Amino acid sequence: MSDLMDCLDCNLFVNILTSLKSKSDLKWTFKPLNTGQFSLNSQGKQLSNYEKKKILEQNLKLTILMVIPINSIGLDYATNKAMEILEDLQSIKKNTTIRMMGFILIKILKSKLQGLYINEQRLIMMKSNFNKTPVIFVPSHRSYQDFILMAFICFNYNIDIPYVAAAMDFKNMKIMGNVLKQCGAFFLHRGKNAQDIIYRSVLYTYVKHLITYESSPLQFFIEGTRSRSNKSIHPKLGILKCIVNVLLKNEVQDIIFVPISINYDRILEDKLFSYELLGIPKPKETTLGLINSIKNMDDQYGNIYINFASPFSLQKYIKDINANGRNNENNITSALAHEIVYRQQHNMILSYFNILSVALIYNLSKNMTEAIHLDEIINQISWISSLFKKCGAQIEVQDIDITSRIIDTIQLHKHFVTLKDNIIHFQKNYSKHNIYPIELSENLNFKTELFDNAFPLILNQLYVNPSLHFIINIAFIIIISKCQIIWKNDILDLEGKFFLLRRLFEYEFVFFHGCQKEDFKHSVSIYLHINEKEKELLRYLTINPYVICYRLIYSCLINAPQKIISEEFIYKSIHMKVEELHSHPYGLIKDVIKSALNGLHKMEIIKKYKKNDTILYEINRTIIMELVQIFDNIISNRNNLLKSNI
Ligand SMILES: CCCCCCCCCCCCCCCC(=O)SCCNC(=O)CCNC(=O)[C@H](O)C(C)(C)COP(=O)(O)OP(=O)(O)OC[C@H]1O[C@@H](n2cnc3c(N)ncnc32)[C@H](O)[C@@H]1OP(=O)(O)O
Ligand SMILES: O=C(CO)COP(=O)(O)O
Repeated sequence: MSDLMDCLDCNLFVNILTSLKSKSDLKWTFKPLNTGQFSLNSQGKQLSNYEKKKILEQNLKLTILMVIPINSIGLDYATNKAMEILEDLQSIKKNTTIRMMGFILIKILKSKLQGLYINEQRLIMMKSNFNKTPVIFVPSHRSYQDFILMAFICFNYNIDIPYVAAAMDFKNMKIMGNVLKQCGAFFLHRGKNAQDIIYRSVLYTYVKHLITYESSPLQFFIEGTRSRSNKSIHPKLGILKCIVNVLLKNEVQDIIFVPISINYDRILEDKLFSYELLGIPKPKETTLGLINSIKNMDDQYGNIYINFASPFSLQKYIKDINANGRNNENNITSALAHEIVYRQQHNMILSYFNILSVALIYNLSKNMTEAIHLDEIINQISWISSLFKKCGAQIEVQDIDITSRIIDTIQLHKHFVTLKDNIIHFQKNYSKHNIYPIELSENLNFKTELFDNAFPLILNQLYVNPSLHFIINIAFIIIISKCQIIWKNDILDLEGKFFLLRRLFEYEFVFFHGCQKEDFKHSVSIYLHINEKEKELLRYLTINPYVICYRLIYSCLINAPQKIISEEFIYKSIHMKVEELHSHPYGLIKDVIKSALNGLHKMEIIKKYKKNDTILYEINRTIIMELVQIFDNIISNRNNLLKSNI
């Protein structure tokens, strides 16, 4: 699927902080906001805020009239309810608030970041081409910083800061809720509250209004939440459906999508994400909490890489998909969503810290060592980087001294990697008080010692994970190439084995089915050009933790006492097994277990029910037993080395 990936020269990325560091923050904050081409909306009109408000209210009334069946609830009641929802939901941008936030932000970014790299030429070129076609920014979501940085960059390049679909959690924050609303946020319900027909009508009408009557770009996070694992999450389709509908109903001629990939040397929330992955709940969002976290920020967060992918036209996308005969609205939305995520994955610029994390895993798995000489690591980073590039990855700015970059990035992560006398140490043992607030330990479902050992590995895995999207298909070929796999009485050929693994891991790595045949061919061609050492590394990255954890999950399912078991029971039995076998701590993570179960459910190997508030699964033991045998075969096939404890 190389035509979906952009050819990029990482040296064309510009650190926008370099020029900002020599300029006055006040001047930057109060610069004229001349957003030029964005002043007209897609109707070619410039309307006052009052006129726009009236149009929006009028359109909402018309929508309600269409969706509320006569003789059901009263029309007046429905219209009033819709107006209330709109009042709650909509953004009311204010330039003074945007400037005030901009001033605070530039101070923080300049003091905490070394570099904010973007492909400036692409952005400038894109800006000059936006004209009157509505633009949708779709960034990956790995941190709260994502939306802050997007607003910052737009402000810096005189692009109207986007309207952003935000979760209700933010609206309920004192003061900050309003501040965000004035900086472009509009608030969404998720879950049960999002199902109401009146609410959905309001959301559709508002999204349509933003696309047709506002000149600012619209932005939403298709993953619907920050990815705690730093890998892509399966896309959420609600907002995208609204956008696709606007075009299908001919409300506009075209809509331009811009997938955006954001990667961090250090994620602001990395420790919190590791707690959450291990079962400690996310603290409630409050304004005080926000102020405290800004106060408690560490000194440095290194570099951030933001890659704007090539914009593409929705009109053309739908035309192409129709030509392939997949022309129903749901199919279009789902294919589009997966393609956007695919573009985000494959346009992610890897940092040298991602490569270092991979090297650390390699040393822990292969040599079972936590201490490595700096020269040795630099040597490994060099061949690992070449391997990743061969697999299509782009690695940060190239003409730099890699040794000093690695030393700098280690400084950012000294809570789990340190450098002393030229030896890099992976901190496998951590004292408890460094890891999590003591009062949270009561939320743990397993012994704290297990948590303490798991924590640094989970944290390191966060930085390995973005690189996996580049190599996972090739790694699948490596681990299955020499195994015989019999599935449902058929001996599978290489392609069949590859597709089977893709389906089982579909929720773990978010594959784009539209390109599975191309992915297979492309991966085989790369496989033929990599050497044994490289294959060995890719095997380590896949078997441990993923194949081993999935195998453990499957074996817990077949050993369950009944055919129908609750989700909670599954979590508990897997935790106990991880504890007993000292296996990889990824098995402790609910998200991993859920992904494995979702894969089985989609393949109709297990059934899922909801009884009261309990989720139940009905297990097909015979088929899962086959999977356990397949995975045993994969693990033991030239992979004996991998049965380590990590
Ligand atoms: C210099 C300047 C400095 C300034 C500096 C500050 C800048 C300050 C900016 C602040 C900015 C904050 C930004 C925060 C960032 C986040 O908060 S990200 C989180 C919130 N955003 C999102 O979630 C966006 C993407 N999510 C979606 O699209 C979701 O579908 C929705 C609409 C939220 C609903 O989610 P849900 O309730 O979890 O349900 P979901 O499983 O998605 O839907 C169930 C089914 O209903 C369908 N559905 C759901 N809703 C709809 C709908 N409305 N219509 C039709 N179908 C629907 C779905 O498609 C799905 O169908 P299937 O796929 O099963 O066929
Ligand atoms: O996506 C969000 C914030 O940006 C909503 O919060 P969570 O990531 O905690 O779900």
